[in-house]
Amino acid sequence: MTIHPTLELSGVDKSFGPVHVLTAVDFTATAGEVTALVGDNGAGKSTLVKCIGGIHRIDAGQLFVDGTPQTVLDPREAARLGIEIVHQDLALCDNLDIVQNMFLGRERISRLRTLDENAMEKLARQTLASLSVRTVHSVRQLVSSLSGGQRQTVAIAKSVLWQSKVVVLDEPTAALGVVQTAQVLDLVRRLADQGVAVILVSHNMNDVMQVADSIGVLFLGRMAAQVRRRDVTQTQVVELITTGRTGALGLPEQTTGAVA
Ligand SMILES: Nc1ncnc2c1ncn2[C@@H]1O[C@H](COP(=O)(O)OP(=O)(O)OP(=O)(O)O)[C@@H](O)[C@H]1O
Repeated sequence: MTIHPTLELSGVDKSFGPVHVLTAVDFTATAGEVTALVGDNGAGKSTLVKCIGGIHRIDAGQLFVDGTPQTVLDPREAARLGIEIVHQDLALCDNLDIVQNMFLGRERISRLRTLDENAMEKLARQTLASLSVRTVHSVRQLVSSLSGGQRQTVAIAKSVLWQSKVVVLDEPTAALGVVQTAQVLDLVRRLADQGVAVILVSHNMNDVMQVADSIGVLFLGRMAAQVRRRDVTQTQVVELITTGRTGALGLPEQTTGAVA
């Protein structure tokens, strides 16, 4: 039996008018792993993430989920396929509590046709517990009262609650201090350990080297290489990011796509 990556992009092109932003991009994300997506400012990371999440439509190439080619027309379609993007701004509602945020738009209705608060509260608590989250005291806390790390936790737990297959985390530690960064990285690992294919978009090489299993490096809209983290040093990754040259890794120049 062939085991497919959970998400695979093959030969993806994306232009905005005359501007070629992504060219022939290959990228894979596997269940149970953290796949980092790195690259300098303007390399095309956000554009690639938006293509994965159905915000942009790709011009050419293909996207596969569990080996099946898919056309991701819009974010709703992406969600249906199990793809969840956790954006930097997190899109949480400050005036709602944790349970309300986790179930927003997908509320449970009781047999009496009212909101099934008990069931939602129980599921929210179970989900946080499954991720060993101990930093949140009450699931009835308003999101406005949470720290940056706790907000990130709620956003990640939401993707677990909705059984996402692929979760893209966009700079999850960018606004966090040392302790909260460590907690969120732990959570990222646990998310992968639950069988999710986690894609971590990050500029922080310490985070990437600490938590990633695989690293895809975009350089000027091309995938310079996707490598196993254990096969590379941080210096080599930084060199790939800044030069796009794979020679330093002992790989042929212009290698693209996944390196198993
Ligand atoms: N809607 C758009 N129209 C035209 N050009 C765009 C559009 N969106 C992105 N670009 C261009 O595509 C290139 C890649 O941008 P993108 O935001 O994907 O990079 P990035 O790697 O996420 O950068 P950063 O790390 O700075 O967020 C940039 O040159 C940007 O100006």
